[in-house]
Formats: sequence, C-alpha cells, structure tokens
Amino acid sequence: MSLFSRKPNDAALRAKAARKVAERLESNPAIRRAPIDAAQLYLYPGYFDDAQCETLVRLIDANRRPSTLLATHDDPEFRTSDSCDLDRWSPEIEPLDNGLADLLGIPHARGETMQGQRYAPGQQFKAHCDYFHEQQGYWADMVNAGGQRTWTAMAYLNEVEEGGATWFPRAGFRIAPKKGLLVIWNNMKPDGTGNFDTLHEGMRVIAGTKYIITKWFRERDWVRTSFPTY
Ligand SMILES: O=C(O)CCC(=O)C(=O)O
Ligand SMILES: [Fe+2]
Repeated sequence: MSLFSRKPNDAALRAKAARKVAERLESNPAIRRAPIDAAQLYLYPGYFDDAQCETLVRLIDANRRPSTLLATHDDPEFRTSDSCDLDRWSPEIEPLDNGLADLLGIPHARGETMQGQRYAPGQQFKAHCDYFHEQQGYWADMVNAGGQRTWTAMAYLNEVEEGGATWFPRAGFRIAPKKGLLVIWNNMKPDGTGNFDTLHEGMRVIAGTKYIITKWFRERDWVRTSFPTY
C-alpha cells in the first residue's frame, strides 16, 4: 500500500477536527483560553442567561436520578451526584443543545444526550477523564457507537455557597462555579490521543447545591446503545 492510499487513522482525524474547533472558539471574542498549556481549555462567562439556567435547574430537579459510572468502581463515594437526561427534542432543550454544538462547530449528531447534574452538600465526582480508555473492555462497543469522546462542554447553572469547584489537578487549574459560565475542553492531546492532563474532579460541595449541565461530543455520530455511558 502506498503512503498516499493509506487512510488517516482516527487520532489524525480527531487532531484535524480539533484544530477547526479550536480555531472557531479562539475567533469568538466572548471566549478566552485558560492560561494552561497541558490542556486546551476555554471559558465563556455568562454563556447561559439567568432564564436559561433556571429552566435547566427546574428540569434537573424534576427528572434527576442517582448518577452512574461507565466502568464499575470499588469506591461508593466516587460519584455521588444525581443526573438527568435532557431531551434534545423537547422545545426547551433543543435550542440550547443545538446552540452548544454550533458554538463548537461540531455536527449536532455527534453530541450525546445533554446531562444535567445536581450535587447536594457532601456530594462529589472524584478525579476522572471524560474520554474512553481504549484498552478497556467497553471500548469495542464504543467504536460502533460514535467512538471516542473528544470535547466536553460543561456549564454551571447557579452559584454554590461553598465548595463544588472543578479541579484539574494535573493541569493545575481550578474553576469555581459561576452561574452561566461555560467551560469547554478538548479531551485529546494535539495528536488526537487521550490527554491524561484533562483529569478533573467535581469537588465536594460544602454548602448549597450545585447544578451543572455536561455535553459530550464524539468523534463520529453518536449512536445510543444498550451500554450506558453516563
Ligand atoms: O461537577 C463538575 O465540576 C465536573 C463534572 C464532570 O466532570 C462531568 O460531568 O464529567
Ligand atoms: Fe468529567
């Protein structure tokens, strides 16, 4: 096989797609890149307005259930929040869901179902990466269901009295919850392979309640399988 007929591998395709997303985010004057080199992380203060935040909080409260994990974990304290699927075809969610995909310039079909999360005092989501570990048994199922999780968009929907920061211990960056603030990061390195420096933690809420939404994007169109990923 000649060099020219070889298909680019998945990592090369991810890397190319990520450059387009980064260019789009960097050309948006409302967005700034976080001052870290270890990961590509962006901040958009006030992305959701108060009314949008309140709608999302209401829907999370109405539909929440205990959060689950992709891989089984020995630590029952690993993720103790509640989660909620936010239906992309409901009239309240559709514009918000499509808006996020358009902001990043990623086709809507690549986005997983938007997740709402609620943390009461004492609840947390310990350090993890959002991308899939390609050596794990679940990866074979993921390959046919949209492949790797490439970008994460996460927004805070309220002010938290104390605690609840999102901490990237390897990258050395911590974000305090702020109503409407959207955080976007690339889970991959510039070469399109998983970036362990995106390891992050939803720190324990000390006082108040923390509400967020998380939207994960896949490298290809996402297909819902019987294998839960959130
Ligand atoms: O709650 C947080 O600050 C982080 C949430 C998170 O990491 C996730 O939803 O994947
Ligand atoms: Fe995460």
